[in-house]
Amino acid sequence: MEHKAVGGITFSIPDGEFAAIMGPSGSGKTTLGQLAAGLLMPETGLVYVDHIPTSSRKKRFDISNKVAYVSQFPEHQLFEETVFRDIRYGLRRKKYSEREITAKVKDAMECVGLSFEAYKDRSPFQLSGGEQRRVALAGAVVLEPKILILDEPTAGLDPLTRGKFLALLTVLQRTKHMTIVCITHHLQDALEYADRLVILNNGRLVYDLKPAEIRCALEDPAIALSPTPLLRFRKELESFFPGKIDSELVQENKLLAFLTDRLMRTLGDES
Ligand SMILES: Nc1ncnc2c1ncn2[C@@H]1O[C@H](COP(=O)(O)OP(=O)(O)OP(=O)(O)O)[C@@H](O)[C@H]1O
Repeated sequence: MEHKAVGGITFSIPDGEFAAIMGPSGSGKTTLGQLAAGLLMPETGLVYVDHIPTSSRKKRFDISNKVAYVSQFPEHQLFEETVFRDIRYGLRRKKYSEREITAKVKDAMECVGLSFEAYKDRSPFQLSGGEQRRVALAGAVVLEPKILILDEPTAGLDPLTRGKFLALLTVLQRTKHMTIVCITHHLQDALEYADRLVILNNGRLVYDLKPAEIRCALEDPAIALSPTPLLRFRKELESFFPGKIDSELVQENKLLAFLTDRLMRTLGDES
């Protein structure tokens, strides 16, 4: 029987947006990411990257200059003997001097929090999973793509490194105006960092919403999204402050600011 990984999906991501692609295992996230990167061709329909159809053979080089893809298994993307050589690999077709290449690799490494001196001569195969992810990301960032597509970039990272990595993506989005497409299973990460959540189920796009609109997806039994501790806490708060919990309060810092404000007012009333 023919199996379609994804189908009937129509959507676009504007320049400079951070979109999180979510959905249960096997729902088609990786397939969608690879279609968007031009690594897979759709059997039917069209995928455009910056107005260029990925099916255009003539423009394949242009597309590869615009998009960088970091796979779910960064260790599969690393193959050179040293971190430096691995990161500079994508620059080989560009006409940069050795000095320019070194400066760009150094910038990219620092951008992902890897010290140039400490890591440049190390073998990528002797690094931890988190370090390998950062090397793969530096290899993508060094190309200065307009669009960065990452497949579960924080899988296997400890919470601190995960937070730093996602914060780094938002820095790239803001400072370099990069469009970020991040496939993730972490709902709270998506709520914290993404501008928009695209949720797939069984190869179909079932929700395309802003973080503040997450409630309707959570209430849908057809998709397996479980509320995060923060969202459960928010629900509890709604019973204490009926009608006062803004739908925007899905990020930790906003919720804490709300609680601090309430606490200060209560303390003010008591004194
Ligand atoms: N090369 C392939 N050949 C045949 N079927 C495939 C292939 N790659 C993926 N599939 C199928 O397509 C569907 C979507 O797979 P995909 O890897 O896109 O899912 P996913 O949402 O990224 O899953 P996960 O969260 O587990 O990584 C799955 O049912 C999978 O078995």
